[in-house]
Amino acid sequence: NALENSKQLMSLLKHLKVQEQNHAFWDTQPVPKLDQVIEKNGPIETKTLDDVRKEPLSLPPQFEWSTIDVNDHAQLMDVYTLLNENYVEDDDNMFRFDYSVAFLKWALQPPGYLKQWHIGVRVKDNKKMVGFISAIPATVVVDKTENIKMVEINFLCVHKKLREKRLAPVLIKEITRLVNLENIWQAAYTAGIVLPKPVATCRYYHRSLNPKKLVEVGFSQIPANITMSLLIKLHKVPEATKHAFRPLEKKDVPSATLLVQKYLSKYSLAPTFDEHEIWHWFAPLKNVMDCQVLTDAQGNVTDLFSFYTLPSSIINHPKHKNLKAAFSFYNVATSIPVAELMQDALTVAKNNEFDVFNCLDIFENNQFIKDLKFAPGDGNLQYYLYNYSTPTKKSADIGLVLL
Ligand SMILES: CCCCCCCCCCCCCC(=O)SCCNC(=O)CCNC(=O)[C@H](O)C(C)(C)COP(=O)(O)OP(=O)(O)OC[C@H]1O[C@@H](n2cnc3c(N)ncnc32)[C@H](O)[C@@H]1OP(=O)(O)O
Ligand SMILES: CNCCCN(C)c1ncc(F)c(N2CC(C(=O)NCc3cnc4ccccn34)C2)n1
Repeated sequence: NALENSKQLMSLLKHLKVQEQNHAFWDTQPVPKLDQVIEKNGPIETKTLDDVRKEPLSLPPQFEWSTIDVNDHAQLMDVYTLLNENYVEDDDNMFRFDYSVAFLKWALQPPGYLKQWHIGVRVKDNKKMVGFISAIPATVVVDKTENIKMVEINFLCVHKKLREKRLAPVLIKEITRLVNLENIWQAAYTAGIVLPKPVATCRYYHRSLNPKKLVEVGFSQIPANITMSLLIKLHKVPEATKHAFRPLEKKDVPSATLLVQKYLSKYSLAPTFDEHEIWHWFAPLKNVMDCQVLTDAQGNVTDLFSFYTLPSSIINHPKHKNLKAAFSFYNVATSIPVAELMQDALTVAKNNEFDVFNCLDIFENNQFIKDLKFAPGDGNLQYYLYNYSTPTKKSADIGLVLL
């Protein structure tokens, strides 16, 4: 048990290292400390509009703030290019997310969006975009009781050449200021890194749909002593769905809204969606959003699956330039088992040329992850709330998906 002891020692040291970290920026923010134990729910600080700075945070002299109008194609292209070249990569720098232009427009313009919450940083001389952060409005329910008007923060990005110059805290403080000016004091966000203080730590799972390509690009390894042809056979999915799924239509929105609302109310961290939001987030949109439903004899939606399209650039690969990934969004099964719902989602994804289908271990996803041959990924996704204390949640308590 020497091995056991050393393992325990290693995990203790890791834990201490995390505790030891000093967060020069985050320790000044209304978020719980990493070693804080939280008993009850509530805002961490309360401020009024009088406390909010009226003028923008100051940037280093060579940069300027630039509110991005995502209806202006040139400005939207600037955001696309900044993220395509500088956004999230895996730990081995083999892949980088390639959120599409259509995806970004969809993600940034839900009902009630504000264009002043799409914040860019440009170099004064040549107007090159070197930084971005966004907020969109959302109502989030915490522990099934508190309905909180919040924002969801996403697409924080600083150009690779300007990293570790403390620009991120300036972007975060500026978006906080502009959200506070609208009398909103809480936010939800996710990240692949540990910060003060995760509400939940979730894991990614991947279901190979094109195992040959995934092995070729290094996304997955071929397991020892099995051949590629056997690997392909093991990952075959039915060519047709088992159930009569069809794309969501506008006429489905009233019943789909009731179905999704009822389902999400079971979770300890979940959004509420009104009919406008349901149509925005779930309306099928090519290369962005797939959503299919089953209905009963009265035409009411009884089952729904949805996934979003998030390709990754494959960095410096001779043969493959992109990985086409589907990310599970919101899924509700009431007339069929959830494993059959998701099996049909895999079939639709495979038929649409996706290479991999990703999901987190949130919702009741653990009920199908094994049976449908998902494999655990190397990435964790940490969920956070800004200016709101709540006891840590298990992944299965989470009912919120950020893009
Ligand atoms: C009420 C309204 C409130 C609204 C705001 C709510 C909060 C929103 C919070 C944002 C939610 C974003 C959600 C998403 O979009 S998650 C995706 C984030 N984007 C990427 O990972 C893309 C690639 N990376 C980059 O572009 C840069 O590395 C970024 C911009 C991420 C950091 O730039 P850089 O590497 O050049 O570092 P720095 O010297 O400027 O700054 C260092 C400080 O920044 C802290 N840091 C590093 N990464 C993150 C991160 N992902 N969330 C929060 N904080 C982060 C770090 O702990 C340190 O603080 P402290 O440890 O010393 O204290
Ligand atoms: C704020 N928004 C959070 C969502 C951003 N999302 C989707 C994200 N944040 C951190 C991750 F760890 C992650 N993972 C999906 C899993 C995965 O697919 N890993 C292999 C891989 C393929 N391509 C890439 C690109 C970047 C990172 C890993 N990649 C890990 N996803």
